[in-house]
Amino acid sequence: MRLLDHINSPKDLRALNPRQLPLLAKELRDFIIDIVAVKEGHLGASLGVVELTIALHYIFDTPKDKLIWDVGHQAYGHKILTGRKEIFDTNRQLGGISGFPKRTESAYDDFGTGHSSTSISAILGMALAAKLRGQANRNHIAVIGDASIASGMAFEGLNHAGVTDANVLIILNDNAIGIDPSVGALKKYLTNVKLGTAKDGNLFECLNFKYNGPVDGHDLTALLHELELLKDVAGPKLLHVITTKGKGLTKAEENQVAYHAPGKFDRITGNLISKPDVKLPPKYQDVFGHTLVELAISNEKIVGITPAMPTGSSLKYLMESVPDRAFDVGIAEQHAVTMAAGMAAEGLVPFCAIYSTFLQRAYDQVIHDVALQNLPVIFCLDRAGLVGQDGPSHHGVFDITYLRCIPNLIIFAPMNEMELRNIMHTAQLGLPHPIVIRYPRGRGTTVAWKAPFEKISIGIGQELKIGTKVAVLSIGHIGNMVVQLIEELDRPDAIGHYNMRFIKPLDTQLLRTIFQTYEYIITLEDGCKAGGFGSAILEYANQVQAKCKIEIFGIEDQFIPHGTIEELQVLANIDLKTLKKHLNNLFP
Ligand SMILES: Cc1ncc(C[n+]2csc(CCOP(=O)(O)OP(=O)(O)O)c2C)c(N)n1
Ligand SMILES: CC(=O)[C@@H](O)[C@H](O)COP(=O)(O)O
Ligand SMILES: [Mg+2]
Repeated sequence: MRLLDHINSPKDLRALNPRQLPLLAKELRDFIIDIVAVKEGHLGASLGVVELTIALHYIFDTPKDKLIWDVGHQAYGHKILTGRKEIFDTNRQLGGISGFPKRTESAYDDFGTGHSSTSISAILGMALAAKLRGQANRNHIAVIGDASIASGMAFEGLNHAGVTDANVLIILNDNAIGIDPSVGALKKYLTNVKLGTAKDGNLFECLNFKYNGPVDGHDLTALLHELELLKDVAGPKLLHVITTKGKGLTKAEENQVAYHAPGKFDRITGNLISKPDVKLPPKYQDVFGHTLVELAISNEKIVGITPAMPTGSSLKYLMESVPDRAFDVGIAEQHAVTMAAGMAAEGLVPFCAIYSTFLQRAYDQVIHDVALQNLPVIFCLDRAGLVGQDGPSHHGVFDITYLRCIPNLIIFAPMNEMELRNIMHTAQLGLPHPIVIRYPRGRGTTVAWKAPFEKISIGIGQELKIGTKVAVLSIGHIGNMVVQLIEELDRPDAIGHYNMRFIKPLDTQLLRTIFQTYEYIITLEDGCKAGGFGSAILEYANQVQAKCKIEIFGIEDQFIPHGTIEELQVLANIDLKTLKKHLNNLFP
């Protein structure tokens, strides 16, 4: 029997002899590899903190002591050691455990994460709360990566913590990589600290933290020693731990970007399991990435910006082809947006590629720095809509609502790859306003997508099919579901279909014609209903006193969990079957 089989909670772990911990680390690593190899998920980050996870739960009295995992994608070992070993194979699946720490899932998950760089503020909040309650004997630990600590929000937390006497321990897990290699001056500084070539004092000590390290994060004896020392030190402390992302699986150590979240792989060799060799349509992110290179070659004013997601957004293609006009700014969405605004003010044509969910962090910058000054930044919002297994922290379902209310913004959602290419082409020719182009995670519809560019008329929708009774108004890629379902309907002749393309400005002329032609209108979007695309249609219908009945299909006022995109569409009632049934019922 494995040691791991005896561990149902950190109490069992603390009963082990320290000499047994390296064997436990090996077993835990093998367990993570075995399950992620078939069930998929975030691999590299969790493999890198196996020893750190064991050491933290061994030394500290969790869950009485508080422990927060920044981002949370590295918390698989933590989940397994805190009572979720038997259900770890349900990780990220519908109805299963979350891929991130979640307060409702376990008493050991002290704070829900998913978006980065929140851990220092949250742990400081807990430590200050403990102080106010007079609870002096509790420890508060945040584990944060080298890419996440470079974010503005983490620095805000450090800046505050340094002038408190709050009992916080920040563990800087430095593996010199985020999803892609870490960037920036802080990365250079941390490298110098590791090499012993940093000059004049220690940055964290200057911020009033007691600094320990760097320590080898795979050396359990060293980790236990450092944590034991720091456990009884009052006030703000930072332990600098050096780890290797993907530790223990050679392929994952060698190719850390691909093994961040590798999909299925062979658990022994680490080889990725390749998909059957069928020609698939491209991913939207790749259409964006390759098209940007094409456009940038002929338009020297084009620049590309990503906050730490060059691979995920495919801005990496511009970084490879035109490196001096491509900027990875690190996990710094606010900075990315305002820097794009500065570039636009200077006459450049900035394409700012951000996941929909992460743009939430730069909301004021979109309003104050871009829209208020009407600067023609081109936002490419990837992962708009439901994203699948990453779940509620990552679904891009709010952007239509939070952007639609901002004056000056144009908002466009392509139904396919060609529309994405063409709107990028149109935007770089010069628009009088900033534009947001939102597209989903996953693939488009057409294998041969590299058609010559065509200009798109701003604010003009598209009639795809005329019907007699019901008009379905869709926005973006989800419109392809309508095309498919019309073919399967009992009365296809009754249904008209309109790809509205623009959420803002709306094609009001087309809408007036639709309101006059149809008695029933259904709107479909992969975002929240409140204030979304359907809401915009309804507002306009009220304005012109349209007589037709309007029904909105979108996401209700709830957080959608994790699961496959198809499963989640069913949960949200925006799937093909539900719509088909609804439309068929209109003509019994
Ligand atoms: C606000 C925000 N922006 C971007 C991301 C996407 N993201 C997830 S993990 C990650 C890299 C984190 O790197 P690091 O903090 O060094 O942790 P490691 O993966 O090395 O453990 C990024 C950019 C995110 N989760 N949150
Ligand atoms: C943890 C995190 O935030 C990222 O790793 C995220 O899971 C990336 O999502 P994609 O797989 O859609 O790029
Ligand atoms: Mg890192």
